[in-house]
Amino acid sequence: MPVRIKICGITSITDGLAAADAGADAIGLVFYPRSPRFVDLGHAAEIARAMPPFLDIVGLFVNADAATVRATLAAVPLSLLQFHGDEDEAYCRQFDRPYLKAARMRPGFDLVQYAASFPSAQALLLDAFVDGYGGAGHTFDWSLIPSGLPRPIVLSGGLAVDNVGEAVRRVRPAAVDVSSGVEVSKGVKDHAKIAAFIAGVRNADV
Ligand SMILES: O=C(O)c1ccccc1NCC(=O)[C@H](O)[C@H](O)COP(=O)(O)O
Repeated sequence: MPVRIKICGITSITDGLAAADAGADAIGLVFYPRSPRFVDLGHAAEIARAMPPFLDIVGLFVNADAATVRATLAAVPLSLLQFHGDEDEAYCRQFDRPYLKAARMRPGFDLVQYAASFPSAQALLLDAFVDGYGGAGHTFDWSLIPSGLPRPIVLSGGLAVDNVGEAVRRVRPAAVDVSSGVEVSKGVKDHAKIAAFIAGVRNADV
C-alpha cells in the first residue's frame, strides 16, 4: 500500500487543486480559530466543493465543542475528522465519522497506551509537542515511535522536502502529513514545494 499524503492547512481553491494535481490523497482544512490557517465554514465549503471527487477532505479541530463540529459537518463535505487537542475517545467517536487522533510526541509519552485508548481512530497522527497544538514546522525524535502499534500511523511535524524521504524510510508510516514545509507563508502553499514533497515521498516509498 503506497504511503498516503495529506497536505494540511489549505486556505484556497487554487492551493487545494495544486495539491490534488500533484498527487496528494488528502487536504486538511483547519477549523481552529487561533490558527493562521483557519477557514470559516463558507470558505471551507467553497474549497471542499471545488476539489476532485477522489480527494479526501479532512476537517481539523482543537478542543472544539461538539456543536461546532456538528455545524461544520452540516456545512462542509468532510470525509475525515482530525482531532488535534486533548479530546478523549468518547468525544471523538460521537460524530460517527472516520477520524484521525493527533498524538503530541515527547520523551516519556506512552504512545502504545495512548493508541490503545483510541480503538475507533482510523489512525494516530504523530506530531511534535508544540505550543499552539500544531502547525509549527517542528520535527520530533522519530526514534520515540515504538514498533507494533495497534493503529496505523500518520507521520507529521516539521516534514519537508529535505527530510521526508528519510522519514518514510525510517518510520514506514501509513501516511505523511505536512503544512509549514510546503508553504511560502502561513496558509499559503508553495506549489513547487508540494510537488517536490510528493516526489520525495514516492522516491522513498519503494
Ligand atoms: O496547521 C495549523 O495551523 C494547526 C494549528 C493547531 C493545531 C493543528 C494544526 N495543524 C495540524 C496538522 O495536521 C499539521 O499539518 C501538523 O501539525 C504538522 O504541521 P507542520 O509541522 O507545520 O507540517
